[in-house]
Amino acid sequence: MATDSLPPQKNAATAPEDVVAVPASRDSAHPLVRFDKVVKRYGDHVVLDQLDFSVERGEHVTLIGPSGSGKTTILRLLMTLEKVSDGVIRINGDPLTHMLATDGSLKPASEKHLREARKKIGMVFQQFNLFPNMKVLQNITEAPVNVLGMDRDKAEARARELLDLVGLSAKTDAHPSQLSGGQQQRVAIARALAMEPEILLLDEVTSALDPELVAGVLELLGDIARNTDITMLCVTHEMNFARDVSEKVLMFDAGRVVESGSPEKIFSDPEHERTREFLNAVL
Ligand SMILES: Nc1ncnc2c1ncn2[C@@H]1O[C@H](COP(=O)(O)OP(=O)(O)OP(=O)(O)O)[C@@H](O)[C@H]1O
Repeated sequence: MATDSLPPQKNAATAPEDVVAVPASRDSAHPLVRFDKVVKRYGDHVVLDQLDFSVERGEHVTLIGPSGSGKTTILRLLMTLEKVSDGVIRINGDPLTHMLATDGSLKPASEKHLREARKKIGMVFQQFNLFPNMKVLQNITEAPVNVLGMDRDKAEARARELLDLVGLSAKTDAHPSQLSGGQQQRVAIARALAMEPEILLLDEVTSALDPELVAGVLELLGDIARNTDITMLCVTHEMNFARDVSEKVLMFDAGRVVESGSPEKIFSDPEHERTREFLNAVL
């Protein structure tokens, strides 16, 4: 696999010139992601309940927990597809959904602020969400050209590298409907990487795939985790993937983290009764 085209590289000194370096905004004084007493309500239903957690730069974190415990909501808040009801999410110390007012207080973010924030974050969804009317290459170049303002030739060259990386060089001119589910998910991964995000959000990315296609997609994501500095937050029911790829597992229940630790600790010696019940049900 051509991992030399992965963004951003663990060892930037040996990265090819066309690989975009680690963004200048990175600031090691803050965790990359911080949820600070985040509340999310839908009507009276409290989905996230004063949620606190943080993710360090370069960490690969798996979110586990029963259905309805709020895992996807966390990713959607990070993607700014939803707004917090209370509390603050910070990226590199900067409020994601709020802006600092001149008097030091926080006010809701403008659309421009949200657009800038979104550029740092890529997401891969369960259902691929490719643009059906666009060929594979255009699916990947669309956002870099139109959101980042990247030169089209450069975006296409980069898209071809990424298609090589995900093993789909032969499908550049295909439409999504001509691809298998696994191939579509590889294109979606390439599309997310094309934005050179600092954070990659993965929401049950293998759940919609036929069983025989799951291993290939997980192997690709494992390569990306091992060979890049991208921070990953991953919601998955694939516990082997969580074990292989993540350094930290967060166990959620009722909108809170009930337990966190290394995969070895959580899977072999969970402390919390809810974690034990959940793992007994899924393992
Ligand atoms: N747009 C919405 N309107 C109302 N309730 C919602 C909405 N989106 C999510 N919810 C509720 O929020 C709760 C958390 O949903 P979420 O999808 O985050 O859970 P999850 O842990 O990802 O579950 P699963 O593992 O089944 O995907 C659920 O009870 C869900 O019904």
